[in-house]
Amino acid sequence: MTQLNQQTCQACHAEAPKIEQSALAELIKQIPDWQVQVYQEIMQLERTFKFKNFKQALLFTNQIGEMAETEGHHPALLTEWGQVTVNWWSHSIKGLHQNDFICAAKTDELYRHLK
Ligand SMILES: C[C@H](O)[C@H](O)[C@H]1CNC2=NC(N)=NC(=O)C2=N1
Repeated sequence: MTQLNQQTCQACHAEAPKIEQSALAELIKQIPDWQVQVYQEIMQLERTFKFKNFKQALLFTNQIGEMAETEGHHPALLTEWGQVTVNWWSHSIKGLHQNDFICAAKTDELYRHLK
């Protein structure tokens, strides 16, 4: 399988398939620092990234924003002093799509480079 961070997001529509439970277990192995959370019955990928101050957290937030615009797939971002919490899910299918795993892997990649 091609590594997630080498893939690009595909246009997602309401009829696009959600990730199967079996596939989820395999995909999560590639992004072990992410947790699957359910908010209002919608499965999401969530990770909190740590920084030494607000400025670094904001820089990272903006880098994720650039990547999201390139991919055409957008996260929820909570920027605080010393940390950024990122949530990925697909609004159109109200759940997890391959795109979310790709973007989570790309978020990890951005963090590795910033550190
Ligand atoms: C038209 C546009 O591509 C769509 O509205 C995209 C934008 N970004 C998106 N981001 C996320 N996370 N889920 C979506 O369903 C979604 N849809």
